[in-house]
Amino acid sequence: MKEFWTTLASVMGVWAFFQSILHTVFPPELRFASLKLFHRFFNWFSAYCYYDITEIDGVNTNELYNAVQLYLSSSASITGNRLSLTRGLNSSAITFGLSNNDRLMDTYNGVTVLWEHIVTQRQAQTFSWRPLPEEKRGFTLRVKKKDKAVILGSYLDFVMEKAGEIRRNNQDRLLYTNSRGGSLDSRGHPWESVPFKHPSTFDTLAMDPAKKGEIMADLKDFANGEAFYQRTGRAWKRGYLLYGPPGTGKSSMIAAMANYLGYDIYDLELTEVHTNSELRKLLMKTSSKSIIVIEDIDCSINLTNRKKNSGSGTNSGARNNNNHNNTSNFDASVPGSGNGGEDGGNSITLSGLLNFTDGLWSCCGSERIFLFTTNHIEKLDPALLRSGRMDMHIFMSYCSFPALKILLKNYLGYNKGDLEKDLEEEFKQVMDKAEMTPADISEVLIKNRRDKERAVWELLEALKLRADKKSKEMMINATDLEVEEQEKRALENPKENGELQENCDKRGGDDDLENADQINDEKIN
Ligand SMILES: Nc1ncnc2c1ncn2[C@@H]1O[C@H](COP(=O)(O)OP(=O)(O)OP(=O)(O)O)[C@@H](O)[C@H]1O
Ligand SMILES: [Mg+2]
Repeated sequence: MKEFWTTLASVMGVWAFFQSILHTVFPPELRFASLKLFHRFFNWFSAYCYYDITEIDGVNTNELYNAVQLYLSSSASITGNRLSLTRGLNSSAITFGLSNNDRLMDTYNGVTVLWEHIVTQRQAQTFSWRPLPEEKRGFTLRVKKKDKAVILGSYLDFVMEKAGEIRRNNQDRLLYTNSRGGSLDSRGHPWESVPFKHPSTFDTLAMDPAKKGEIMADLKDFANGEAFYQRTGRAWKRGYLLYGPPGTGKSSMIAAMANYLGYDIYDLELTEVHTNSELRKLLMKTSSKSIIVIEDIDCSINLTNRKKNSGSGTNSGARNNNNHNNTSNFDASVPGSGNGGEDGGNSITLSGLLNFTDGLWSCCGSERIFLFTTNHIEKLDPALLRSGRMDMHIFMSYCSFPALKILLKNYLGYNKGDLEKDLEEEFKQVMDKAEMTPADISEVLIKNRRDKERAVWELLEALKLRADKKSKEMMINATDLEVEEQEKRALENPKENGELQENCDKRGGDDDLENADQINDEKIN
């Protein structure tokens, strides 16, 4: 035993001596070079090569890491021995994943690879602009050297594609918002997401069936149009502008589109974006197969440009008019005009927005839909409306009779032929005149949904009342217009002044509809 300890001590002594010689005799460069050589030598004889996929790549989240995690979750559920199970807040799907430092074999085109999930504690952070997660996570992929070409050539693309598919099929859509302003989360994301569970579909959407069919066909063509867009040299994106009065289903349409295509929604809050470059960064962080929505676009742009006018002082010259069209026309025709439209870097501009949808940056990523909504299309800048910018303008109108039939079916379970013929005729007669929105009609139907007959009867009454009111309003408006015309003519031609006074007096005495007819008759005579 004594002999053993003596031998061990002498071996240790020799090793320490050798190390001290190595340290003193060889400069550090040489030491590193010899270590590298040793590694090369070792790798030369190894049959494998290794790829590390870390969760955070520099400061950004590595999309490949997320994709691998999802991809493995599908195969892990079948073959893995130890799995970590996660279920996101409000999510209906359970995701399987590899536990920390666990391994999993996968086979692709006859090639077997080994995935290892490695989790280590992150060292105490020195200064950083944003906090990083406490754990350092990553996957290591072990591949046989001879299979390297297959793996790098197509396996990783396959993993990415499969992950996207799994997420779309198994998980809920995601609704992203930029309500945090420009700040990033610990994984470098400017968007916050929640599961998107809006129940609106094209089946529940009340609108003219022909128009609906057209939109659905357009969406399908877009989603299946990769080859077409490639062939024609166009970026794979499409723009829709939804316009119409409040309560006609613009937001419901967005949800229906997302549910139809299985896309995520990025709800872009323009008032939270401070500069054009911030807008670009947000765009860069959107994923493909998504709908980027800007609701009430007229309000957002108006707001920005009003701010611009008030702050631009002497520079405002030609654009000091607060009229929307004048203000936002500013450099709008030059979408690529860089920072020409920036307001000292404090606000986004129309040109920035056009760059967002149209410029070179809009093509980073693919298969994306840009969707703007507005209640006042007439307030929008012509630059936003010109052809090619928003590919399809969709008017969401007041409820028509075909749209009503969809609501009756959805809310009361009425099928074709369930409504009596004369009742149907009555509805047809008042529907267009009443100008009621699907939202208004839904309210009446929901309120009485336990009593179908009452619901229909009450709806018909409401429609008739509204139609009546509308036609009276129209007549009064026509009369007002007529009087205005006469006043104008009288000012231009003072001779007619006496006649005008007479008419005005008549109108002032009694503002009812009979009087309006009288004025019209006088004019005709
Ligand atoms: N076309 C429609 N089909 C079915 N339901 C509709 C339709 N339009 C409106 N509704 C009902 O009315 C409610 C409000 O509709 P929605 O929010 O989609 O209107 P909007 O056009 O986006 O209004 P706003 O311009 O005020 O944003 C919805 O919850 C939906 O139930
Ligand atoms: Mg809306």
